[in-house]
Amino acid sequence: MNAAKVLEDLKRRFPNEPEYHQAVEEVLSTIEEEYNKHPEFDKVNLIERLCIPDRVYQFRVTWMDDKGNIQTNMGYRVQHNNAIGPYKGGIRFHSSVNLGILKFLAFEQTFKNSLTTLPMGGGKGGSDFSPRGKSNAEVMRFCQAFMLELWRHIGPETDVPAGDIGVGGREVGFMFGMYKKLSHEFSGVLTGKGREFGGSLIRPEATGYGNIYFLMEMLKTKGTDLKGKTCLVSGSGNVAQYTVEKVIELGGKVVTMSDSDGYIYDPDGIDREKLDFIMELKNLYRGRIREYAEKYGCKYVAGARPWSEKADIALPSATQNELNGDEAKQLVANGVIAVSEGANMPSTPEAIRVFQEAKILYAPGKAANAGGVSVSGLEMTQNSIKLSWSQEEVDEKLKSIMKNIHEACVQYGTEADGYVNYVKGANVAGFMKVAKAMMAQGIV
Ligand SMILES: NC(=O)C1=CN([C@@H]2O[C@H](COP(=O)(O)OP(=O)(O)OC[C@H]3O[C@@H](n4cnc5c(N)ncnc54)[C@H](OP(=O)(O)O)[C@@H]3O)[C@@H](O)[C@H]2O)C=CC1
Ligand SMILES: O=C(O)CCC(=O)C(=O)O
Repeated sequence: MNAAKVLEDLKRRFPNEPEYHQAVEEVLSTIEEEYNKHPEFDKVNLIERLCIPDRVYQFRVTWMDDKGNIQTNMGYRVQHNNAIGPYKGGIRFHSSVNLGILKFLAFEQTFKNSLTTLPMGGGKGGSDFSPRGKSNAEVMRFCQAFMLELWRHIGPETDVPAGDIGVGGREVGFMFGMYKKLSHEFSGVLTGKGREFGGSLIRPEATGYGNIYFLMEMLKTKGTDLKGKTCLVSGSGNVAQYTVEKVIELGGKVVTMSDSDGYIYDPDGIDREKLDFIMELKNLYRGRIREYAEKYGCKYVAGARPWSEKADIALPSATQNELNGDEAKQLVANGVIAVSEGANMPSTPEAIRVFQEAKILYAPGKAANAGGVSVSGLEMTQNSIKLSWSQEEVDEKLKSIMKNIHEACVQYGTEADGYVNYVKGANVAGFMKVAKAMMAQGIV
């Protein structure tokens, strides 16, 4: 395989999908050497089959708003690869959603799910519908209309969606209700469900907690931990909230959180009580992060991201490409020792280069945020055996999965000078399992 040539060909065939090209380039450039040790892969053009999604569904979603106006959005589901299990991955509702973004997310998901060691393939879906500013009734009608199209393409053994940006427990509940009605069956077709109808304990917490468990493993390699460390967190949604909760529990101090309008900087740290305020603000009232600054009298910076603040650790937990090369340089100059990604692909390629050249600990999202989909996998297991595990049981399994992912990254990513290239480690480990499964299954 010539990675540059494969990428050039994909760019020509699928233009105007920059995030998809970016994600593919990162993976190909790090697996090229390992791939070329296996001439049998190239004989069956494995790489092309791995980069191009198995199929993509694209549909119109029409719904009525509270004023009686008819609204139309686009809906998508990218079924990327099911070599190791049913397609699995979240649904994103955000005005920026387009096919290229969902293709990057589904591609990343395939390697991430492979790393979890659970039997899950990769997929992702969503819509350019934005729940921001919509009433509960509007969100419900939209979710129902979305599922009216999607339901025929998914199933507990086929494709199991979950949440992502703009899709939390409320939206999963509405989509589950509609799927149940249409299919006339009660099954574990979605994860991230409410606990009363098959949801797993710890699923809401899992991505944030898992990121911190991964970070702790990285810090351990340097003989340190979170105690007394100052952290920058971006975002204030599901992943950010539980990241902050775990940092507080393990003795660290979080000084920033953000949303798409700006960030707050609280030098005293966001404590339990302040985090409860944010959870209520964001999950119940669906307010803006600036209201935190108004309540606690701290700094709020509109239209900016938190990376210029001084800290030991950065935990990007909002969205893709939210941390660029200049911001990475600033973080390094300010003494950051570790960056662990809660979001998917939040660091640009330039930022990653800066972190790796500075030889700081840097964990890509597909390894560090794999806790969310891991507990989704555990939710699928509990649904299949019709039992539910305790909080402690799920949390222990999550810890052990994150530890194993860390070990896989170290195994495949340690360089000659001892520096662990977690990007390479995650990509090679994730790739090898999917590749072997594809080889065993023939050309399909
Ligand atoms: N939920 C999960 O289990 C998992 C999520 N992830 C990834 O984590 C990230 C966050 O997801 P999650 O917390 O679930 O989503 P939420 O919708 O709960 O929260 C998203 C947060 O990011 C902010 N945000 C979204 N888009 C932008 C943007 N374009 N610019 C600046 N800020 C933005 C939102 O602000 P605002 O409210 O203003 O839009 C909000 O604070 C995403 O990259 C997602 O793919 C990864 C693994 C699992
Ligand atoms: O829980 C899931 O199935 C998917 C979570 C997700 O979307 C992700 O890992 O990016």
